[in-house]
Amino acid sequence: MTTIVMTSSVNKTDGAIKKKLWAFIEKLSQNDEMLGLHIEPMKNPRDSRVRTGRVDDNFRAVLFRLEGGGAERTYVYMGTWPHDEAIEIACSTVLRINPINGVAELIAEGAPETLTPVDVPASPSVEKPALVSTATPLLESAGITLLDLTDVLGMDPALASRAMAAADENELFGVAEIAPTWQGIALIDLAAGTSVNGVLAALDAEPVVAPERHDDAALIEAMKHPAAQMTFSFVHDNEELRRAIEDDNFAAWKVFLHPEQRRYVDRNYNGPFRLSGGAGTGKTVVLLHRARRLWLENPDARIVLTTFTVNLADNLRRDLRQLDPGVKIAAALGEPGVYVSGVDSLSFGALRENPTEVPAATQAVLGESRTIRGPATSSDRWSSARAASGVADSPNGYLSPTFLEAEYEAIIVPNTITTREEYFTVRRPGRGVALDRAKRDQVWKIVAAYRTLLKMQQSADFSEVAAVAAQLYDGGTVARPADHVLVDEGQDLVPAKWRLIRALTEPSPNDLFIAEDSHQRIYGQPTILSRWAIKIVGRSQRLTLNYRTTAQNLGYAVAVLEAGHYEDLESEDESTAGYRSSRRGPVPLRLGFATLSEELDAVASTLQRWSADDPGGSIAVLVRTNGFADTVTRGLAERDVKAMRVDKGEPPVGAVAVMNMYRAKGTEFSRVCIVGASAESIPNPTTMKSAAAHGDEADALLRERSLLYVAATRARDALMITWTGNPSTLLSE
Ligand SMILES: Nc1ncnc2c1ncn2[C@@H]1O[C@H](COP(=O)(O)OP(=O)(O)OP(=O)(O)O)[C@@H](O)[C@H]1O
Repeated sequence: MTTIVMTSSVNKTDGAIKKKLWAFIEKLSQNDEMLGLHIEPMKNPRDSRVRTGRVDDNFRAVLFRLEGGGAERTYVYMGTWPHDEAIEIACSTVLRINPINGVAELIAEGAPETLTPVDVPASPSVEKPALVSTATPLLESAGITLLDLTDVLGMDPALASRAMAAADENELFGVAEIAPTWQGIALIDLAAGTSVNGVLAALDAEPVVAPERHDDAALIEAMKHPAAQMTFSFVHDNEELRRAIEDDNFAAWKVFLHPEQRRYVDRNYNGPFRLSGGAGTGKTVVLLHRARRLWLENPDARIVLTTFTVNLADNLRRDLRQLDPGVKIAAALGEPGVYVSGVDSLSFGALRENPTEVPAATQAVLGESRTIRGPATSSDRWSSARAASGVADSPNGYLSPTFLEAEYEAIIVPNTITTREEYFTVRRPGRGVALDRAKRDQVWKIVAAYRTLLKMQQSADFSEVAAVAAQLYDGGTVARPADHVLVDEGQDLVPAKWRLIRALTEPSPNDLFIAEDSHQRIYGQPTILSRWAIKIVGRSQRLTLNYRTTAQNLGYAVAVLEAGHYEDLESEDESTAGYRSSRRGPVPLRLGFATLSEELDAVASTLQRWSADDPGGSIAVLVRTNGFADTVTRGLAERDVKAMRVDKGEPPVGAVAVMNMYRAKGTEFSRVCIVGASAESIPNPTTMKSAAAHGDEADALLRERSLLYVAATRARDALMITWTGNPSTLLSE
């Protein structure tokens, strides 16, 4: 048997070649001396370890053969190319240990000017940086020297010289794009203002082998360095190998993690851990890998992977299967394996599984025994409760349905307030409007009527169900169903759901791992985890390198947040400092029109062009409200655009998905058009009016900013924003 190492330089091959390639690699993994493989050395190669192998008459695989590191031989598979190209690549590429930092790397050797990309394809649109410039180049003006790049970080000297000559961020990005992976990432970090020491720390730059070693065993070790794992991945079994070769969805996120991402996948924590990070920084990717890692370490472990909605949970399940079909997806909560579920399904599941315990739990949480057959979803339930309570009708202020619902979710349910007296004395941190005893008395009358109403309907709202489920486990009669709980989109969970999350598992190492981005909180009120017995105490970190959104789109999206003041789940200021992107693209298009008809004409023609330019790409139109989504879907259909309104379920393949910005949470598309971003629509006037009536205006405005931020960060490549009349004041210039 031989060990195969995949590299991020592996190129895509078409269907027919893929089959032959798999046959080739499979044979190679069994015995590299098998007939027909034709593993051959090159004449005058830069690296004597290089070999080519025969995939078919026309195509050759480029490989590096390593002895040592155990009894087995190791092959590093670089990619497959037409014969002559493969020979050229094989002869010019070196697999080496970086002499400064001990990271294994693939370098295409040549004169400095001809340094070519090995594992990051150069973009044809990137202009070469000017080698001579009159202004002080970017890195120099940040106090960084050539020696910092070469002798401290270990960058290739030719690349470092070009980086030092880059006049601005744009030129430096151009250099980063042609650099081997870790060097490119280091340049992006430096461009974003990270210090040289900061870059070393981010790359986990401690050598794992002495950099001066050249032997094969050392190379094998150096490929396991965290920074090298952005380029090299050891394949563990045949099934993994087959997926890597044959799977069209084989994507970098499944294999080549950033050292910071890998750290959060692999490290053990003594209690709850919080991973924050901007949109597209790979929080979900870390969760998926971490769930897999925990399962591989202990297949009997009961792992819960949960998120805000059923749609998002479906995506997590799909992606976990793609990451590793071998991971056992548990069929029920409490079974070994990874149980993937939306939080609300977890709550209802807990009640369904333990029917005899529910009366006592509802008694403890709601002050009355209640049968719960389903969720209370009627949108006028708080108005009905007020009407039934006899409290004077007032649609605004602290008696408005919006205020009452928020008060109930934020204070009454999670604190298990069951009597008027308890409500008179409970602390209400973070609630905008102060309530004296008389006002609390009125609110409580409506709450009592609300509880009676839902009891009659044999239903409960989602907060109530979460609190009852938490009580089942906390009450001591039902065993906690999980060993590890991983949470995505944590910023949007209301307090009762945090109580449930906490209750699912006993406090223990690796009990809770929470991914969140407070800049993307588009529902509910801000909350603080420690209030719900989730003690992070120093166990929180941030991801800042964006893998989804181009630098241009990211800059635009982040500017929308700038005028807002955000706090994270530990009540600390949340900033966008250090946010940067590994990708570049066109500047977002912003277009205003005199009429909606003109706006839709322009949007339709852009969508048609996008579809023609990139038939395989996904496109979304994102709008502020459901009503407007219907209008736009009709308008686009009238203009011959195949557009589909998406609410529940998967976005369509081959049609433009039209969705409201809330539904866009957690999704991504090749191209996105935000339509109807006018001053009249964003911030949404109805939302703002109702918020203003009960002192929630500032937070409502933050959520409106966050909605735009979520929408603008869904685009991988192109982003367009249109409006009729005046643009939204929240949009950046
Ligand atoms: N190491 C990586 N290499 C390549 N692509 C990556 C890597 N990490 C993440 N990605 C890609 O970046 C995109 C964003 O990742 P992910 O959805 O995990 O980010 P997120 O932080 O959860 O985003 P959001 O908060 O917007 O939901 C995805 O397309 C993912 O495949």
